[in-house]
Amino acid sequence: MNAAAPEQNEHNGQAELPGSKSDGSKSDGSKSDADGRLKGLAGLARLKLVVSYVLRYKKLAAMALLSLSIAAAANLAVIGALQPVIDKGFNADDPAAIDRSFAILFGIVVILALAASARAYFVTLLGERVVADLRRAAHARVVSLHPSFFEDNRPSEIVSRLTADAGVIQQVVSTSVSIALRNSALFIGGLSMMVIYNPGLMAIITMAIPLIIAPILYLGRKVRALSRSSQDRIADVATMATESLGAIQVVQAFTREGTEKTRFRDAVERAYETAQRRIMARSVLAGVVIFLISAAITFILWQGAHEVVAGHMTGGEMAAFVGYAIMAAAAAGAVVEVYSDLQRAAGAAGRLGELLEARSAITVPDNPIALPHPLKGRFAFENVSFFYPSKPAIAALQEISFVVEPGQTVALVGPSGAGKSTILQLLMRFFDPQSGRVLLDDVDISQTDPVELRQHLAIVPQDTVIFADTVRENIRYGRIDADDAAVEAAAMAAMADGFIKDLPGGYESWLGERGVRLSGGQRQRLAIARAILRDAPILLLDEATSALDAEAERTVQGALEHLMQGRTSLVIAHRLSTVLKADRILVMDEGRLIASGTHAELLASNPLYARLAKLQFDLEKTEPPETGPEETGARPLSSEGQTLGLNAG
Ligand SMILES: Nc1ncnc2c1ncn2[C@@H]1O[C@H](COP(=O)(O)OP(=O)(O)OP(=O)(O)O)[C@@H](O)[C@H]1O
Repeated sequence: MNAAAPEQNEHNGQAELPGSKSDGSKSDGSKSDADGRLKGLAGLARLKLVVSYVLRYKKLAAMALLSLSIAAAANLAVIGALQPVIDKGFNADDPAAIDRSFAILFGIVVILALAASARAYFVTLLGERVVADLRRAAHARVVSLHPSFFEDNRPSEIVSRLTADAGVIQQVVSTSVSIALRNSALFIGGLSMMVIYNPGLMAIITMAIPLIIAPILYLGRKVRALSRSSQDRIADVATMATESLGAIQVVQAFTREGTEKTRFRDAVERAYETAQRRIMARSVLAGVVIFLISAAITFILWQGAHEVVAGHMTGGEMAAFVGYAIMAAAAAGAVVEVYSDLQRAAGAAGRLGELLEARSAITVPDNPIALPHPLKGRFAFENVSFFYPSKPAIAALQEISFVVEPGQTVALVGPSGAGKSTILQLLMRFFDPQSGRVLLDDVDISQTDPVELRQHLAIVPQDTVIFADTVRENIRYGRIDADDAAVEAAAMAAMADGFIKDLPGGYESWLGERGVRLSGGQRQRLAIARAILRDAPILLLDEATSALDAEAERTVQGALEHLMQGRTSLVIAHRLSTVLKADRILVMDEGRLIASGTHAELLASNPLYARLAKLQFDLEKTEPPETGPEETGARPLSSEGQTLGLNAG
């Protein structure tokens, strides 16, 4: 099934998300752009999304804000409390004054510590809560989106939005927002205190501020741009490694280790060179910042010394003034620093927001028609024509009409690309046809709720997906409320019980990543067990093209026959045994249904089918069966290099 393997889809190569590249990149504006490709918008306004989630937790946000304000006020008060300590604290005539001053200072420090600790707790918790909600909401949206969305948008990119982007938001809500608020308060508070202590000196400093800020802002922007491109280069390295390591067998089979090493080395070196430029800019920035700030403080001290000598200020006032100046400068720096974080978070929120806003092309109608209960299991295609959204010029199906009566088994045959998998995709309502109708028990499925529709369908795909879980849970995927006995009964009916019991942990053996590896035939039988457990009236089957050995072939075939009993089945047939047993065979070619009938009828009447079958018979003549006609019948119609469909196509 082509559609089930988006990474092999030619369209996929151009389906890169603009948001996954550097901020400045744009989409290529191709047709599918309009169809549902995510755009990666940025802009601080996108933080609205985060704010709306924060506001869901008003109490937590209020506590965070309160503790933050108290901590900032305590911070300012510490410096204020130092002034009397300096001016009066060192007076030998009044030792009690020393104690009073230090008691006040101590009290403020205790408040500061408590408030800072409460701030860290509430703000971090709020960040975690908001991100957990955002992740859940985005994931809930994504799992119900139409399949072609995942062709336009690579799953890895979606995962990165759910993890990395959500992580950025979490960090920003937990840290940067708190830093921004705290430092804004400290900046405004610090400047206000400086005005109170010495308005004249403050006026001179105000005039000098642009001279300090301008070069820092200019250099800061440069560093940020370089940081971004440095991150992009690192992302390139990661993508390259994932790609080549993920296909390590192909790399080694084609002896391309050398090429991969060179490609990787070049990518790593490009990342290093960008990092080198970033480090240089950052170092220069650090030097400039240290120089400008120290020069400004020295200037204030110099002016302040004159003020003290002239009797306009006490020594303690000058110390407090300088303290507030340092605090305001540091606060301004921190705000500038986190501003870029906020921009980053806005970008991340924009990307996550797009997932939240994505709408499925397969919609539930306002008044969905309920399917009859129990379902008879009759389905029909009525003049169905269909174009994949990514290939709007080529019809994948053209005016297809056929009916499958309840309990019938119908086989679909035809060359590769004829449209067989597409028929199954439309029946599952992964796409809606542009014209014509697909009917289930006389109900147009586009008027039904897709979730209800799919509950009546069981699919055995060509490639069985195994989840990282136990054998038992992998089978239970077919029906989540099935009890253990039902799972084992399904495995037995699928002739999987024997090999499962032979596994080291039996039904509890771990499959998937780092788990037990299963053979192709074993995986198929698990898929069949899943479908048996689902117990749906309609069965969709995509036979595996890979040749199984005679033994596996026989067991899989036996399991399938058990599964098909009493159900309406539509089978993409690759085996002669299937077409021989089918009530009817539909022959497809280039999106059209060109013939329909039994094996014998089609042999006599349809040249394409006769050619497909003749290839198989020729094969049988050159490779006589070892164990009798039953096994011959079970040999795949299309196997590697001798695929009927491929040859005929
Ligand atoms: N997701 C998709 N997006 C765009 N085009 C697709 C998609 N899936 C299939 N097609 C195209 O639709 C046509 C029919 O494909 P389909 O997979 O239905 O053929 P098939 O008969 O099942 O072939 P095979 O036996 O090789 O699986 C082909 O031209 C194919 O390239």
